[in-house]
Amino acid sequence: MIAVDLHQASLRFGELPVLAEISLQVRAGERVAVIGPSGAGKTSLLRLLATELRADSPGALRLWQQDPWLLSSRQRQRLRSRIGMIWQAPPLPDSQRVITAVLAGRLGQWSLPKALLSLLRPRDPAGARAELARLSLADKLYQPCGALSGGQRQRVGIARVLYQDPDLMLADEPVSALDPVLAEASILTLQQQAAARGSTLITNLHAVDLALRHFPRIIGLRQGRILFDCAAEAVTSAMLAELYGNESPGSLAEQMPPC
Ligand SMILES: Nc1ncnc2c1ncn2[C@@H]1O[C@H](COP(=O)(O)OP(=O)(O)OP(=O)(O)O)[C@@H](O)[C@H]1O
Repeated sequence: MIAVDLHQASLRFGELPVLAEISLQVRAGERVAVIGPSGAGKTSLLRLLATELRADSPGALRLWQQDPWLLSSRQRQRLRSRIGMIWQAPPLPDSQRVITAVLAGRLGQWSLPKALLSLLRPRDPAGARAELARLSLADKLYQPCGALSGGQRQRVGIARVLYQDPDLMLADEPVSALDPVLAEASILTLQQQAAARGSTLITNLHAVDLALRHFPRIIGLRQGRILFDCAAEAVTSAMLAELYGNESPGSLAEQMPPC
């Protein structure tokens, strides 16, 4: 089944074109890394898939064969509860305890009374601890988020989405604040958990080596256009040089061999 289907999606911020006629399909359970230079549009692409931003052209996005923008707001909310977003800098209030931050991953799936009760008295400490343990953070369960380092906050953000257990995980630079060893271990955990749960995973990464080692499919994005979309083994150093180089995307696309 196709989980994500983007058809000629373009996006502008005011006059600024950010994404230009992006088309891609991602099967349910597939794991994909998006790489590309700063400002290429990687975050904007994820925000589009998360239905946080809306493409310029109607009908450009289908999630699980549904156009989110043709659903009622209630139905769209239900659809969004199937999506988990891992931010580069997770929005965790300093005074919130780590356990509450992780359990918040399921707020969208719980009834209002259940969610409010959980804020007062966390209802599943064992579940939160188990996800934190995968990221070597079990000992931080009752700490306030304000006492965490940037890298620990990133891992709490990952644990929160693992606790949510969504069908689609979208991760924007999820390990940018981690040292190389922790970054490798955390990406491995994320990738393995997505595979074990059958979740679709789309991750933006600046660390190309991590992307190539851990993701079967790589999308190269430059100036809002897909330059290549192929298996990790098919990515060559010449393709990477072009992706991060100074040539215009038009001339690159003409030279790029089909993947
Ligand atoms: N909310 C916004 N309003 C206006 N312009 C924006 C907004 N968000 C992003 N942009 C612009 O859109 C372009 C793409 O930004 P985006 O954050 O998607 O790129 P990126 O590939 O994720 O970059 P990075 O790797 O540096 O995070 C940039 O030129 C950026 O300045």
